[in-house]
Amino acid sequence: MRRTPVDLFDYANSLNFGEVHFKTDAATGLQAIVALHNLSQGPAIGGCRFIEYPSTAEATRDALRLARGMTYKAAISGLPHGGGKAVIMRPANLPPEKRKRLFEVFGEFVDSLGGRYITAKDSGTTVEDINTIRRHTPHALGASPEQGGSGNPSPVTAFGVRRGIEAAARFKLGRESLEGVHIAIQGLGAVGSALAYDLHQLGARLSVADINPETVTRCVRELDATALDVDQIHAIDCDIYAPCALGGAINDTTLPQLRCQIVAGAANNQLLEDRHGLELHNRGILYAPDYAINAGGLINVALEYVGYDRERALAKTSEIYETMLAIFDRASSENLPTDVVADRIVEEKIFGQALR
Ligand SMILES: NC(=O)c1ccc[n+]([C@@H]2O[C@H](COP(=O)([O-])OP(=O)(O)OC[C@H]3O[C@@H](n4cnc5c(N)ncnc54)[C@H](O)[C@@H]3O)[C@@H](O)[C@H]2O)c1
Repeated sequence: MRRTPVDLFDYANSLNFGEVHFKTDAATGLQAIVALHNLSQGPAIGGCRFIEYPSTAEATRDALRLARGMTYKAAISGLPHGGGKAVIMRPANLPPEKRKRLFEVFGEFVDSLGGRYITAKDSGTTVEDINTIRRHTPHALGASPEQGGSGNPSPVTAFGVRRGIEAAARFKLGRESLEGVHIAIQGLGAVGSALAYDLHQLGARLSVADINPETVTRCVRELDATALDVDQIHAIDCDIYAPCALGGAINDTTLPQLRCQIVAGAANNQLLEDRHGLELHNRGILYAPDYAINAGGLINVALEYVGYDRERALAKTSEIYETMLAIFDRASSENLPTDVVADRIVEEKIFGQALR
């Protein structure tokens, strides 16, 4: 595992930053960090995270790491945007009436950056918060449809994951359709359940697992899916394993137990460490790089910036199929892990050279 620099500037430099903006407002308790990783492709888009942090340093590190990820996701998707992220350190016991004022001040902060950063929803923020921010800056996306926003991105993310799965099935299994292909879905939340319904329509055979038994029961009943234990789903003998729950699904414990030919799902940060991509490659398991296959939500929100149109959002998201095939083809011809190839495609575009 690469050592993470302790000093924040050293850490930022190790990620090839960029700029970082801080805002503090004692009256509302707002303590916000906006990290802008790279603006060479256009203004940075990235969600606003609103959770409690043990320290400002931890919050800043999170913003830096997440902003870099957004640069890669936007670039691999061919969007005219850079990567950024906002982190607001959530005050303990914030009363609801103060929350609104806090997001108003945050909206003013975003506006002061003059459109270099475009904010959106992330962990801890709600559509209502985005509506509040939008009253203070035009540089906020993902408001409710009544406010002219694109609304819930999860169905579009699920559609993109389906397109990535179709590309992987074609490349690895030589299948032009998913009819009869056995797919194991881990996590039936907003994305995983939409994906399950979509894949069922396409004739796939499903095995599913979730810590919430209700969603599992519904999939078993409505999609004829097979229910599995949450600690067994990754080890089932199947064609495609689709992690759609938490990060780190591919790790030292799960890797030797995998009996799939493809790993392709919605979850962010599926590889616990970079080296796990190489291990998948060495085992002959095709990996669909997470930030490329799950970019539908970002594509959806990015199109809102130029005037939202659902059909255009779906058409652009559908291109994940071609993006994925390009990654697989190059990985195969250069005998490299697919996650390394995805990073190289982005880095060659942004920095003029591969960084790893
Ligand atoms: N929502 C989006 O548009 C979007 C976009 C890009 C990436 N993602 C990523 O996709 C993943 C799923 O997102 P979501 O919006 O569906 O989240 P969600 O919270 O709606 O769903 C997650 C599901 O996983 C289940 N789960 C949690 N731990 C589990 C375990 N150990 N085993 C099996 N199931 C477990 C939860 O019960 C829940 O049903 C996350 O990693 C998220 O970061 C989501």
